Amino acid sequence: MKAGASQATTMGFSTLDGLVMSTRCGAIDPGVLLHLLQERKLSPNELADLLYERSGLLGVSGISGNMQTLLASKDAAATRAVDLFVYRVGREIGSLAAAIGGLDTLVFTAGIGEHAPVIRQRICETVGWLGVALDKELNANNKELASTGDSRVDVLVIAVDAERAVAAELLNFEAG
Ligand SMILES: Nc1ncnc2c1ncn2[C@@H]1O[C@H](COP(=O)(O)OP(=O)(O)O)[C@@H](O)[C@H]1O
Ligand SMILES: CC(=O)OP(=O)(O)O
Repeated sequence: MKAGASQATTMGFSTLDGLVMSTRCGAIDPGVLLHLLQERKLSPNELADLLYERSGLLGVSGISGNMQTLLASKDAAATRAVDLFVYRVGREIGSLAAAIGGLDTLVFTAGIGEHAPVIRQRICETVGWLGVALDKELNANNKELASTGDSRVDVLVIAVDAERAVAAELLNFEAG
């Protein structure tokens, strides 16, 4: 966001692009899709099911698409999926910061963003180079402002309200 307007997002034409998600793959080399269609002979429906329902954290871990379950597991495959998630979020934050010419606020929201302090902490460590400094105690207590006083970037934890945002956009659209 810049001056209140969205400048860039990780999702694209569909909800498959961008970050690795619970059961959706996120960004993937189109060559993989060609390989699955041409060499592995998947049908379009099978490919859609694989990409939407059986990929992401679930596909990588083979255990679950639920972050809470993965964090509670000692299985190396669960750790690999969590590590991938943190790595991908860190890369996307760097990319989005570049798109808007720098970062003054980082907002965590929704399922993982609001409820998984350990993931917030790990992500903030990976983007420390952008001037993000998290206060461990504020973060652990899910405080709305979770950065240290001298952090160059404010870190906020804000409850998602996607339905309200969608409704506001629709009202705007109707009015226009
Ligand atoms: N206390 C928690 N610790 C870790 N992960 C959590 C916790 N509570 C919810 N989550 C994770 O949030 C995700 C669900 O988020 P959800 O709100 O359904 O979707 P979204 O974030 O896409 O809106 C799941 O992966 C779930 O494990
Ligand atoms: C679009 C989107 O965020 O979907 P989900 O909440 O299922 O990840």
